[in-house]
Amino acid sequence: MRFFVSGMPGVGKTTLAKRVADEIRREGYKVGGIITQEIRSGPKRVGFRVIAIDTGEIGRLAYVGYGQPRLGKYVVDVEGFEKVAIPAISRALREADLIVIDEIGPMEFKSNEFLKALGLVLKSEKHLLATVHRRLVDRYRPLGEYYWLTPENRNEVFAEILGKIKRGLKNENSSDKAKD
Ligand SMILES: Nc1ncnc2c1ncn2[C@@H]1O[C@H](COP(=O)(O)OP(=O)(O)OP(=O)(O)O)[C@@H](O)[C@H]1O
Repeated sequence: MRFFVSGMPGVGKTTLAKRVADEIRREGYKVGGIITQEIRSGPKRVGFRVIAIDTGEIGRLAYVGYGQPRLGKYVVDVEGFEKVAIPAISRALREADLIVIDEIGPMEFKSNEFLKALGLVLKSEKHLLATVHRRLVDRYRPLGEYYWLTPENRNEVFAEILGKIKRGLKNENSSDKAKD
């Protein structure tokens, strides 16, 4: 099962990804991958950090400043991002029942290692929940179930995705047991 969730900035993509990860973990399954959060200084957004879902390790993805590669006012810290994100995705590929990737976006695309890791995830049979930047939607929408998140539908979409993942994992477990 693969789910791709997109929507306007601030609509709740990260919140949905985190809530699904928490609920699936609470059911006793292993969840891995990455969550992206903004870094704030008071009311100002001054960058982004990446967090490994399994270990909680934090890396810097972007900051306001001078340097390359850049996207608008942000400099992408490719090394800081890769140090946390690539091992987190590799571990998830080995160990997790569900891989969460928040997000597939233009900043992450500055990392070739991320693109490679994402390619491996998409080649694998692992269940995936990914949030996708709205400009990259066309590329990922055909690869799974796609949702465009709005303030009106976000709780419903959360419940629907969570329900589908739970059922999928339970069915797998029971068919594994039947094989034993
Ligand atoms: N289902 C929800 N109910 C109430 N508030 C929500 C919900 N989802 C998100 N929010 C609030 O909206 C704000 C933005 O959420 P979030 O960071 O998840 O959005 P995002 O789409 O990931 O943003 P970005 O475009 O920066 O990645 C947060 O303050 C969050 O608490």
